[in-house]
Amino acid sequence: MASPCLLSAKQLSCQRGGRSLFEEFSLQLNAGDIVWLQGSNGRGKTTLLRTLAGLRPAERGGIQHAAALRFLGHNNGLKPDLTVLEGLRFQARWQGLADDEASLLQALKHFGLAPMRTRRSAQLSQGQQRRAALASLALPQAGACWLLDEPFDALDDDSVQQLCALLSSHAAAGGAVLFTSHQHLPGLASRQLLLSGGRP
Ligand SMILES: Nc1ncnc2c1ncn2[C@@H]1O[C@H](COP(=O)(O)OP(=O)(O)OP(=O)(O)O)[C@@H](O)[C@H]1O
Repeated sequence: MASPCLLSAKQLSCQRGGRSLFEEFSLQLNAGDIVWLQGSNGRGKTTLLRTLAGLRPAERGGIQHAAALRFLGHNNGLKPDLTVLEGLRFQARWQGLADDEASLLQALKHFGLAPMRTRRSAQLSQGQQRRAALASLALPQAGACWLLDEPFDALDDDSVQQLCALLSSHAAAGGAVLFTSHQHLPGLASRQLLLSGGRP
């Protein structure tokens, strides 16, 4: 039986700064997909993810989704004055995810953050902040479609492995992932997608 389609984009076109970034771009994300969106700097990967997430309008084309969407951008979106635990609870409530203490602690443990749970986000290193932003992905959310912009940025080797394991288990449980990365991550993606053209 075919995997259900979680997100479908048809014939999207986008211009920025008077330049066409993509024309009539189509994409389908099915349950179980982990798709690596590739392209040179400035090609339009972030713009495409933000468009798919509904954070900017598509100039032409249509997007349909049958699942909850999660977007994680370059900017970690952490609240500097909240502790790691408070920030995760805020995210969980914002996204309608489990926000009980046990679930939050489990999610922090996935990224080795439990010992830092009372530390304010502003006091974390870049990589620790990235892990704190990613921790909400470790809260159960079956069948969601994750749109992740450079999620591996600033992560150490262990955290890269932890994130790869999380993305794989999310896809195996019926979710889908579209991510960008300038890092090669052997064996992670089930499919690659190139935003083509020369370097802008
Ligand atoms: N606010 C803006 N106004 C006008 N042009 C913009 C704006 N933000 C980005 N751009 C342009 O849109 C193009 C696409 O940017 P985008 O961030 O989507 O690329 P990207 O593929 O994600 O790049 P990178 O790999 O460097 O992260 C770039 O050429 C950029 O200069």
